[in-house]
Amino acid sequence: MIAIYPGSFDPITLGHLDIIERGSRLFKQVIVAVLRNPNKTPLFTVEQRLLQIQLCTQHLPNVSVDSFHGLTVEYAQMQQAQVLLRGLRAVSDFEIELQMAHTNKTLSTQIETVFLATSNEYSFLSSSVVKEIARFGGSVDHLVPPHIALDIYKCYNQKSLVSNPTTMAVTPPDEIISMESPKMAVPHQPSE
Ligand SMILES: Nc1ncnc2c1ncn2[C@@H]1O[C@H](COP(=O)(O)OP(=O)(O)OP(=O)(O)O)[C@@H](O)[C@H]1O
Ligand SMILES: CC(C)(COP(=O)(O)O)[C@@H](O)C(=O)NCCC(=O)NCCS
Ligand SMILES: [Mg+2]
Repeated sequence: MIAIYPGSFDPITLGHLDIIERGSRLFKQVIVAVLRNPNKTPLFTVEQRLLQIQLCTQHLPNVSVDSFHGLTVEYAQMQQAQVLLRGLRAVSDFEIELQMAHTNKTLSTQIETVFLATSNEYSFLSSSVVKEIARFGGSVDHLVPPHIALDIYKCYNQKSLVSNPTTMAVTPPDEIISMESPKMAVPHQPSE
């Protein structure tokens, strides 16, 4: 079976990666699909996010990365996928996800939504939380893969906090588009 894992992934976190890895063991193919959403102002462009996700998932041969616009079920049909893969962290997710699953069912009875429960250690983790921590100068090294952390720090004009400074960022610094004023970034104070 082919599964689509749709979302914003702005940016991808270890929580997303956990769902992708577990999904890749359940399905023949998993397509991580980034929505092109003109109504949102993301931190990273769709192209940057595609590259970021590609680098994080290159160890998974049955995972591919793509972008789409319009209805998710139409994209799924185009890819001949039968499943929409989604993650559940909390009751708050459940309400929205159930509504989405029901809506999608009215659009296509052929496509099933499959939920994977978050792994315990990632139950608090979201892209928004990562951005909030980084915006105020905190470390996100434990929340995202190293090259994503570098991209995020560059966006917020912070010095790299990654323990291995030779790690390459996905996107060259001058191509990173920061949606925040660099003046707003608080320099990170490394703890003793
Ligand atoms: N830590 C996590 N554990 C399990 N599933 C997750 C986790 N983070 C996100 N997901 C799931 O991944 C899918 C895509 O989510 P999305 O791109 O909105 O990420 P997010 O972390 O919720 O970002 P945002 O804070 O911008 O909403 C959703 O099904 C969401 O529930
Ligand atoms: C992209 C997403 C899966 C939500 O992603 P998100 O969890 O990153 O907010 C959802 O907004 C979506 O499917 N959008 C495409 C439009 C669509 O198909 N709407 C009907 C289902 S609610
Ligand atoms: Mg979300």
